[in-house]
Amino acid sequence: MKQNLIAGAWVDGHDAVENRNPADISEVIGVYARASVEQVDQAVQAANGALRGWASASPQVRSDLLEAVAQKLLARKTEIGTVLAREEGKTLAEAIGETVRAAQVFRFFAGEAVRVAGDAIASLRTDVDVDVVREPVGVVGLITPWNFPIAIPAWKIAPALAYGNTVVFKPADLTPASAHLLTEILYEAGCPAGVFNLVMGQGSVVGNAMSAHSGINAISFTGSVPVGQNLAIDAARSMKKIQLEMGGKNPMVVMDDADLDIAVPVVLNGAFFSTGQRCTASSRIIVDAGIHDAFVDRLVTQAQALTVGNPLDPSVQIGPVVSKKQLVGNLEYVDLARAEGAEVIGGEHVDRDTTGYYQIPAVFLNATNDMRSSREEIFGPCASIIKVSGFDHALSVANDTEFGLSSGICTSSLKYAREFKRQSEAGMVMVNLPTAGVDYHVPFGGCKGSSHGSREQGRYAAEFYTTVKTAYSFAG
Ligand SMILES: NC(=O)C1=CN([C@@H]2O[C@H](COP(=O)(O)OP(=O)(O)OC[C@H]3O[C@@H](n4cnc5c(N)ncnc54)[C@H](OP(=O)(O)O)[C@@H]3O)[C@@H](O)[C@H]2O)C=CC1
Ligand SMILES: O=C(O)CCC(=O)C(=O)O
Repeated sequence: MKQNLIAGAWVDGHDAVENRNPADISEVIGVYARASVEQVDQAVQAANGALRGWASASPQVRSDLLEAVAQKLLARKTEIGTVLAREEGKTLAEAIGETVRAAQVFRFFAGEAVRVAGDAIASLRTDVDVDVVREPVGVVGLITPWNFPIAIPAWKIAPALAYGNTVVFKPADLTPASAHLLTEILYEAGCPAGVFNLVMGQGSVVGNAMSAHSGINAISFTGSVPVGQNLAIDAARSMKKIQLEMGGKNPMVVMDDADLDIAVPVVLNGAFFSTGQRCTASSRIIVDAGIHDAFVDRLVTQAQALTVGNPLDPSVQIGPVVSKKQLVGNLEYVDLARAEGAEVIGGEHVDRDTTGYYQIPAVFLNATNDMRSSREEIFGPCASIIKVSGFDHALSVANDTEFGLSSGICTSSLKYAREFKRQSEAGMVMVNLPTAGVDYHVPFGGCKGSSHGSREQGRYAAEFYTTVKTAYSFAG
């Protein structure tokens, strides 16, 4: 059984879970310990005990650790990517790419660790100096989802450690293997005892205990809106710093003047790659009337040609849905879209050589933006096609959502592109590019109901993982 890491020691849990391959549900990838509430408390105490030493360690020590993790991830990218593909279901190419991305994140923050800067600001009083410095927030709790089981942990763990915080990390119960491999690498790279603690298990037990714990100073979470909202309420009660990355119902506008050779692949990628299980997925395709029929013809043909199957097969483009629960939810949305009046192409559950949670990509034609299937996040390979007339109509439909994570436009007009970048109510805006698949060194996050708190990734991550101290000294 794979164990948790608490205070530098590998320990069993109070329970364990079988990690199964969604492409072949008879295959058990491994058995993973689930931590108890008491073990969460032990992890928090260990993180508190290690905080002073890590916060005051040389930035070079922190940088070296993160660089060593990056190197080990790169050296093992195929092995780790294969495990990731087996536990989550994304294709091997995507899974290896995600592992490389995790390594790049660690390398980026290895650099940032030695670049922590402050300000020396002139005081209003002569003979007084004012220094503004950034310090660690303290013990940070990291709660992550199953859809990017190594990249999302990486982009929370790396900045947390770079800026001198200590960590209690809870990965998704569905995908503990990638998180465990990352923990093994941190351990082998010499991360000091207590600086990084892994507590695997269910959100209702482990996540909840972290949320309620007074020894945790900040929580960074990626996942669903209801869980994020509850974490924010708990954080307000216990005065924790909080960062939430949640859902999306991301629009991709296709204007009359779009190049279909660009627009169709952009939509296929954004809507269906990673089986649509990305918070940045394009789930509302808003198409200008003049190009609508030509676009739909090509999109449907190419969506139907996507190869759905075992993610370890190099010819496969779309792997299975992550779990039975997620598949059942997706199929309910397919039925709902049909009942709401959309013409549904694809969307059915299919069998392959193995028994897995395979679903054919679904296109909901003649959808309207007021349908529930166009308003609620599905988190599967499903895209609604909404016909509009002109740019202003497209923009208003794109913004008519409670979410605001990412958005996109396909157009050959500089005017439309510029106006969309300015007026789109989203944290990330793409022109002639998929709404999903972002760079690792620039800010990531949204507005409206998608995100809460400061941005993740790139140098902007310092906002969450540090706190500011203003120091005055009389030099007279
Ligand atoms: N924005 C994004 O990137 C993601 C969005 N989602 C959305 O959420 C939907 C449901 O997915 P799901 O995985 O269930 O998302 P959740 O929000 O339930 O899970 C995200 C993480 O939060 C944990 N968690 C669950 N309950 C609590 C709690 N009470 N306190 C603290 N932590 C908790 C989960 O643990 P556990 O391991 O037990 O689930 C997991 O580690 C998806 O269909 C999708 O719409 C999902 C994943 C990523
Ligand atoms: O689109 C991406 O590159 C990242 C998506 C993501 O972080 C998510 O789905 O949770």
